[in-house]
Amino acid sequence: MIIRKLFRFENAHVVRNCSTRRCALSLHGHSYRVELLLTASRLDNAGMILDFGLLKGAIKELIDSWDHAACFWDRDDPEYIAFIQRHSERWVSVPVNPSAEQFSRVFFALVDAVLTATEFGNGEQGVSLDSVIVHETDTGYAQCWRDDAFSPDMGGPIALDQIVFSDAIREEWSDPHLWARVVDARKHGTALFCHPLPEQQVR
Ligand SMILES: Nc1nc2c(c(=O)[nH]1)N=C([C@H](O)[C@H](O)COP(=O)(O)OP(=O)(O)OP(=O)(O)O)CN2
Repeated sequence: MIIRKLFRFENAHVVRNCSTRRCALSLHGHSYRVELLLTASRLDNAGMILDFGLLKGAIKELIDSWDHAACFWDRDDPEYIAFIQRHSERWVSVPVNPSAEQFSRVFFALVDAVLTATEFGNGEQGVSLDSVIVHETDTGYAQCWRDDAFSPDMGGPIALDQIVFSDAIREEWSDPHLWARVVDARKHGTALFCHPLPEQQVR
């Protein structure tokens, strides 16, 4: 079975080397919608794959980091990067050209890192991220499955430690070191988040 949770944010970018001139050479924005599709073959104590509410902690906070921000490829022209950093306090630097396709790979890697660093305590079993859909417009989206997220033909695994959030974004997090901790947990295979059983259970 698959469950789906939708997140939204507004973000600006330029997608270099793109065939469309408007897209390649002009800063422009999109109202993004990101769908997370999670799969499991068993249900938890509440008859769920995973409580939607549990996706509204670190995962929501990290996806919301893209909201009202400018995103740039870290290999873009240094003058352009410096301009964005000077004039927009919310920015995200990514190690890939920020197309819908690469965004779907970035969000797959990001969400997968949080989920694998989370211990669930309500009988959830074998929950995994099936795919991530990034809608750039009402008419265009990209969907990333696990193979795509790590595919050498698409640039290899996303280097999580090369996703950089500006200070203004990090200051809004419940923990300003949230992303560094997720990256570290991913690297060492350690648990970072824990969702214990609710205190009041219906027996
Ligand atoms: N495969 C992709 N194609 C394009 C991407 C992309 O990420 N992946 N991105 C762009 C631009 O960012 C562009 O702003 C969006 O393109 P498009 O869908 O053509 O946008 P419109 O607003 O013109 O959409 P309509 O609904 O067709 O009016 C370009 N291509």
